[in-house]
Amino acid sequence: RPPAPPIASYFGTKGRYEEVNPYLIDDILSVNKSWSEPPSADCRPAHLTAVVRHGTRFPTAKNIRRIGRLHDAVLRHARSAHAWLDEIRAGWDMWYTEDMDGRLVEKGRDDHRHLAARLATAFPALISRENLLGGRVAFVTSSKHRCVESVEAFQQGLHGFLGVKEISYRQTVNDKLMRFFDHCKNFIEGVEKNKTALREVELFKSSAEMRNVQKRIADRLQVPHDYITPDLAEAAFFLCSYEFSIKSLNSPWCNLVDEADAQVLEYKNDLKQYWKRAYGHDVSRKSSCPLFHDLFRRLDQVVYDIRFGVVTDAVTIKVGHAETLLPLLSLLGFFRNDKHLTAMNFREQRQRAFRTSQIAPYAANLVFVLYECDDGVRLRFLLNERPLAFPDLSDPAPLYQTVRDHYMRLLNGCDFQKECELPRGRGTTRSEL
Ligand SMILES: O=P(O)(O)O[C@H]1[C@H](OP(=O)(O)O)[C@@H](OP(=O)(O)O)[C@H](O)[C@@H](O)[C@H]1OP(=O)(O)O
Repeated sequence: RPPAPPIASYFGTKGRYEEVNPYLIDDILSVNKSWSEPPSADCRPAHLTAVVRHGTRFPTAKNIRRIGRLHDAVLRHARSAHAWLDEIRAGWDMWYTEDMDGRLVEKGRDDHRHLAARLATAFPALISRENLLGGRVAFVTSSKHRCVESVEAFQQGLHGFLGVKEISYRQTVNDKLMRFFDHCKNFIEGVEKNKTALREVELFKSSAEMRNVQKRIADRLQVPHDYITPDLAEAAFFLCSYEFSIKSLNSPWCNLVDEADAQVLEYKNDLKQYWKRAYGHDVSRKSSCPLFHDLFRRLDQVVYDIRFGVVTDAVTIKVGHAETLLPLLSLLGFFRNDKHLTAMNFREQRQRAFRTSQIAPYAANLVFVLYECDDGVRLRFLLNERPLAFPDLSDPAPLYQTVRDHYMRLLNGCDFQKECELPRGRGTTRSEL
């Protein structure tokens, strides 16, 4: 196995899941059992809901075009005599075509097959043959092919691991739930189509840090500095990430970006995610209200069922996008910084909590597990298979009622119509931290 590029831990939402849990590099099916143990000996798992990002995918058409432009520029103008540049010139073909546009790749199918097997190992009482055959495992997905195909792969993983043949699942495509951002008019108008909403990203593109990255890449290639625009610098970084995540290659393109450059480019991506999908604008988080309410409705129902001794819904797997997970995580208050991420505070934000390389790689997953315990029903949360305490709640598996109390304002509000239907009167507001 070739070594990972030294910058692999900075790829943000284009990162490999194994970078977040490096023990998987040696054994992709390994599970840390202590992370999935019940809160105490008297607790029994009753329900699991997972919200999962699709697996590794091809670049989007926009980024394939940029990669093509970078490749052309290098072939035409690069003068330096590095061996890796000869490798690019002589041995690298532009193999990405626009029709690949964000589609799931084979590694992405494996991401979900393996995740399914690991979750079944971690929660054997819930993700079991019996529950599968009894129709107590359900799936919900975004309509995008990369998500639908991830669900298929997840099911294959379950079938292989549990020794089950074809099953007809309760399975629905639900974009109102998994692509809520497409249905939130205030988000579309106020953030997606609003050029000023991502102003910090634009400002950072012309910052001294980004100019230095461009200059260093140009110097490595020996091309005039103005040939390497911010988009082309980012294309080099993404190309290294895609060659690695799709083909497991430490590609010659990775020589264009060193660790210091990667930290700047990682920050640029975090700025995008922060201002588009997280704390930058209130509406980005609030657009996930339908998913938030759906999650708690289901958990409420299970708690009710536990009281009457019949839990019919053991497992729900919901598959969506980074754009699905990040707003929900932010609505729940995870990874909130004291200060906004801005174009000016790259240095100050070096230790930031909001780091998408750790939070939202391909196949990132939020897992909520309900336990029936002697003192009541408890809820545990895991991000990317690691337990994570709810913000401001120190107990790693608090009573479900405590979690409900904590989110009471959202449970009583978080009204999609109010947050998302035009006109809002105030336009999009930066969130107040
Ligand atoms: O930078 P690209 O074109 O890859 O952006 C994608 C999104 O990828 P991300 O920014 O999260 O790395 C993609 O999210 P995904 O979870 O489905 O991979 C999103 O669906 C897609 O619309 C692209 O967004 P953009 O509007 O073109 O920036």
